[in-house]
Amino acid sequence: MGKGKNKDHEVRLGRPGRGSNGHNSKQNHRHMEMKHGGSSKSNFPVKLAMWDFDHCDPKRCSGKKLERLGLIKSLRVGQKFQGIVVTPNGTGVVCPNDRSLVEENGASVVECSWARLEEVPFNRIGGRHERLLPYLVAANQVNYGRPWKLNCVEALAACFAIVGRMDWSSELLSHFSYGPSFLEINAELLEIYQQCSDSDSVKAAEKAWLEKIDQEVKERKAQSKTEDIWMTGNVNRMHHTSSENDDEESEEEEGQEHSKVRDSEEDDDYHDEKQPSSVM
Ligand SMILES: C[S@@+](CC[C@H](N)C(=O)[O-])C[C@H]1O[C@@H](n2cnc3c(N)ncnc32)[C@H](O)[C@@H]1O
Repeated sequence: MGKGKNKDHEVRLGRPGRGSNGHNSKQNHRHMEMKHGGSSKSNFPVKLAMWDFDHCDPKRCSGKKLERLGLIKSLRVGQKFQGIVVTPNGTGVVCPNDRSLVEENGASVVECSWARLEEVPFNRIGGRHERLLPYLVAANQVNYGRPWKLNCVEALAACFAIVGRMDWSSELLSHFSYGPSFLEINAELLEIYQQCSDSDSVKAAEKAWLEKIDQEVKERKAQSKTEDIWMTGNVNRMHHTSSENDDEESEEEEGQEHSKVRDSEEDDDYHDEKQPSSVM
């Protein structure tokens, strides 16, 4: 996964006194007060935070929606977070052993565009507990079906699920139409990760899962080749059959015989064209 450590952008984004959304800290403070009715109290049982780089369309942005709901707090560039930081800049992966850290200090994410990670000043955000997420598949409309590229709410929910807080995971996702699908499509895998202990064991489980799905893809390809043969017949065998029949045909049928050969040649072309695409 790409890590953004572009110095030019660090200078531009990391101006002292500016928030990650480009406002100065006073503006940020007022902004937060307005959004949360003057109170900094969150509506979620544990601390949730994000550095918001305003890369995304606010209507589609899950981080912004969490903020509007009063569930997550915005952090400034230069501010660090004490709990788990779910970030593309992580080294280890989230694991069940992170549970107490999450329960005591919460979780945070980096609200930015996947296409603009280079612009994020990762060395001025984050914290001591930066983590990647293991293989999971996105359910949101933007990256539906893509592994690893979760949006902010999915990333936080995945973190809670892996550490065994399914209650917090479901609660967070309940505000999003695709939320239940995220848990459904990843249910088996999340259960596997929940059985692990440390980061290495989650990595090992992830590796085993990837090998398993790789194997399944190979088997499906082999099976579809076999099915093609059942559907279209064995092309080599067809040649053979046609010449066997030729032998049996009477001389009077010679004229027709030529047209049959042409037909069978045309059939071959048809099979040659069809086979590679049906193997896909
Ligand atoms: C790149 S942003 C995209 C946010 C999106 N615009 C939205 O509406 O939520 C998603 C964030 O979720 C976290 N995240 C998602 N998938 C991750 C993964 N596989 N490993 C680590 N962090 C991940 C990171 O904090 C990442 O910056």
